[in-house]
Amino acid sequence: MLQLLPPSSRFRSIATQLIARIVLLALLSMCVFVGALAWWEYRAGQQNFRRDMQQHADASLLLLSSAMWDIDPAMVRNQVSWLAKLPQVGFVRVRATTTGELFEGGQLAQPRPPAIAINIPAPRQIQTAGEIPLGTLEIWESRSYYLELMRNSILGVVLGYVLFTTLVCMVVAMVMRRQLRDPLRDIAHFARGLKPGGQSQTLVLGRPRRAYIDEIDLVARGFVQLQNNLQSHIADLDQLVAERTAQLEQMVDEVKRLSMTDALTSCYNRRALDERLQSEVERCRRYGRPLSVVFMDLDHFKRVNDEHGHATGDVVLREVALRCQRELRTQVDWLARYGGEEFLAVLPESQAAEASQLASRLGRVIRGRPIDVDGLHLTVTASFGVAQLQGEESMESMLERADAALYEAKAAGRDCVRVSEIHARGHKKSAAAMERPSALGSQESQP
Ligand SMILES: Nc1nc2c(ncn2[C@@H]2O[C@H](COP(=O)(O)OP(=O)(O)OP(=O)(O)O)[C@@H](O)[C@H]2O)c(=O)[nH]1
Repeated sequence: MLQLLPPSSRFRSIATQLIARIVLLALLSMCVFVGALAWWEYRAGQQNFRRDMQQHADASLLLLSSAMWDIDPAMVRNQVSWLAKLPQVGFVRVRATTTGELFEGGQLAQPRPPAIAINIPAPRQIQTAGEIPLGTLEIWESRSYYLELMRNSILGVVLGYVLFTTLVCMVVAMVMRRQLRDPLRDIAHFARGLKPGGQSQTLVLGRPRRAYIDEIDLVARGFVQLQNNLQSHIADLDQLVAERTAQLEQMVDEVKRLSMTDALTSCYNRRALDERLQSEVERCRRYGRPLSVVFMDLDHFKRVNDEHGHATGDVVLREVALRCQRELRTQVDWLARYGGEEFLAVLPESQAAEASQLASRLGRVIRGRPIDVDGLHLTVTASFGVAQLQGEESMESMLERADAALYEAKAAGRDCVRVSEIHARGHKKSAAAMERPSALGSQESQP
């Protein structure tokens, strides 16, 4: 994994680092080169000096030989002085063998052996074998002269080096800036902008057109590829999130539906009833609209279970709920299973009379057609208690009255409808009988 330095780290461009290394390398190589050059120059200077001095000495020997043979010290001194004035010569000494007299010219900084020491023979026409020389000629080189020569040569080399290094560094800096620094900055800027929702930016490298590609182009291509991958990945993610969200919403709806629905009959369950009815009551009270409820309870349902089994009873409950739901106004009325074989129909915008008519209709659809359960044809009936919400009456009070009306319907022989009525004072209830089919031997509705 890429180890990132802390943001507080000092920035140092690659060009600067490269130039620093070039300068260091140039200095090192210059030191080595200058050292070698100095040594070579010194050696060459020495050789040149010996060769030149040998020539000068050879040329001077004739004169010195004559002057010393003629015992002409002035001429010897002249010759010594001439030799000492040569720029390469530091010091010249002529020693007469017989007299021991010294003729010197120039300046000798420190005592050291002469670079050249030659015997001065007698003039050629007088020379005899085995004759001792008239004197010696000693010449010392001028070290300052050679040092200056060396210094000038080294200075030239150093200046050339510095100039060359400076040029190289300038070229490197220019190339690095145009080819590396600026494009890398563009790429870094582009990479910083690669965020969700902001990947539409285009990577433009501010560098001249070329007929070839280099590392920067490869990196740029990599980032563009990364951008494309990010875009498609984010698009996939968006799609996935949308799908998952839709699935989740479906599941939430399903869970909500299941939590509010009775598993057997698909009617609202008791919990949903409590929540929904309370808000229906508040809404109707707020807008002064009527609201009625119908309690429905199957008659002698225990017998169905006892005689045909619980599973058959379940089928009967399901069928009864289905028939009732078909009779209700879609999106307005709704049915809840209150418990066991007891249901509650909630009828917004309905007066007690309309609710009573609906209850009668429900009674008819329940009893009117036998319920087919595995070849069995079961005829069932139900009793109904109707109540309409009154003024400031609470939901519980209304339900109590509907339940009491149902109780009255049961007491009246079942398979009939009773409506709870409120007197002007209090919630004292009485029930009005609405319907009782003769087919089952029950009474007709009574006031
Ligand atoms: N199959 C089935 N039976 C149920 C269910 N819930 C309640 N019951 C039965 O419904 C019957 C209700 O009996 P009772 O309360 O005595 O009422 P009933 O027999 O209908 O008599 P009345 O209401 O007085 O006419 C009981 O036998 C319960 O077991 C259910 O979900 N499925």
